[in-house]
Amino acid sequence: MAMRVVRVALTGMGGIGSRVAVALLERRVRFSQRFGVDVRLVGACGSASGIVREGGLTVADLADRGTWEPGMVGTALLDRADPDVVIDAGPNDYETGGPGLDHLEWATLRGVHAIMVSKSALALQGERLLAAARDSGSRVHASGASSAALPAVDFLRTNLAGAVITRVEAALTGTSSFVLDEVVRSGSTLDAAIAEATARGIAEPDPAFDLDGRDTAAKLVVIAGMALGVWLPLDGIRRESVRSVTDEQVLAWREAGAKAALVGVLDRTAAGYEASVEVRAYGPGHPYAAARGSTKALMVTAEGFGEYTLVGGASTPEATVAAVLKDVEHLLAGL
Ligand SMILES: NC(=O)C1=CN([C@@H]2O[C@H](COP(=O)(O)OP(=O)(O)OC[C@H]3O[C@@H](n4cnc5c(N)ncnc54)[C@H](OP(=O)(O)O)[C@@H]3O)[C@@H](O)[C@H]2O)C=CC1
Ligand SMILES: N[C@@H](CC=O)C(=O)O
Repeated sequence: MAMRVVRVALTGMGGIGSRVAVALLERRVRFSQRFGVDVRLVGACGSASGIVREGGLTVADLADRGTWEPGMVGTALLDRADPDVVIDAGPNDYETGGPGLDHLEWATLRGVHAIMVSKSALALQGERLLAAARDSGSRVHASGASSAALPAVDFLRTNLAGAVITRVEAALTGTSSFVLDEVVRSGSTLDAAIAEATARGIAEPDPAFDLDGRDTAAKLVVIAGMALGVWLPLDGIRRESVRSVTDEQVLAWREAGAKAALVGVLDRTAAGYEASVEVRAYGPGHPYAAARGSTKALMVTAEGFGEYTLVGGASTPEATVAAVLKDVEHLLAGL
């Protein structure tokens, strides 16, 4: 009997998208053995051109952008590729939602499943888009959009299903953790640390989004929305910046052996959930204190369950790809 074909289209072929594309091709044998499906990457596009191949793209197709069709992007690419799953790894735009908004809308109106790596569509319009997904039967996974290799949504939604979450405090932006670590522990300048985060492929195209808490706030919105069903207005989240840290604070944290991080905080109050982004320092003895570089952390308090600290999921392009593939596996397991 022929295997069921699962058609995948990938929008956004930059540092993350191009790696995801290759990783999907490399996992095809595993997908067929584990899930009994033939996963084909049938379409891919960047900002200006795209390619659709009914039988599935090859590594050579991905590498040779000269063969891609100009203008074959966005919903035109999706219409032509007719995918069962859309993976969006395009840019963020916190005013418009970015191209990912059109792509997620296209998917959720058609019962097509989606895996979001970009954040701004869900951060701005997540409630509406997930309602559309529920109506059409499309499933949306967003590890990449929420904290990548730190499995925040999965942990809250699956492992703590049904729990009343009273507090979440989470270092969700690897770049901010990395920069603070470099400045506090290694004595780097802020500019040198930012340049290194960019060179490692983890900073946003404009690192201000990492440093000034926009990235953390967006991830917090996606986590609260997808795991707790609470959609917070992104612009209502008070944000502190890594750039507000003083030399005195740096010295004090260094002497105390503390780990500084920009964290998203979600507190359950009588009036509902309150969210903020704050710079915090964790002294020796705290489970997060020994973490280095872009390592993230999720601290959760849940009624009945107690407290958890999950440390890991350092931001690297490879870790983000691994998180996207996890989402693919979750989708395939449920097909
Ligand atoms: N880097 C990381 O560690 C992580 C990144 N993310 C998120 O993943 C996304 C991609 O990040 P990254 O790969 O690093 O960024 P890049 O800037 O390397 O890649 C962005 C890609 O999006 C493409 N693009 C721009 N506009 C469109 C459009 N309208 N339609 C389709 N594609 C478009 C660009 O195309 P072109 O090539 O033509 O310029 C480019 O290839 C971002 O949203 C980021 O926040 C999430 C988790 C971790
Ligand atoms: N800029 C982000 C990348 C992924 O979301 C980070 O530093 O974690």
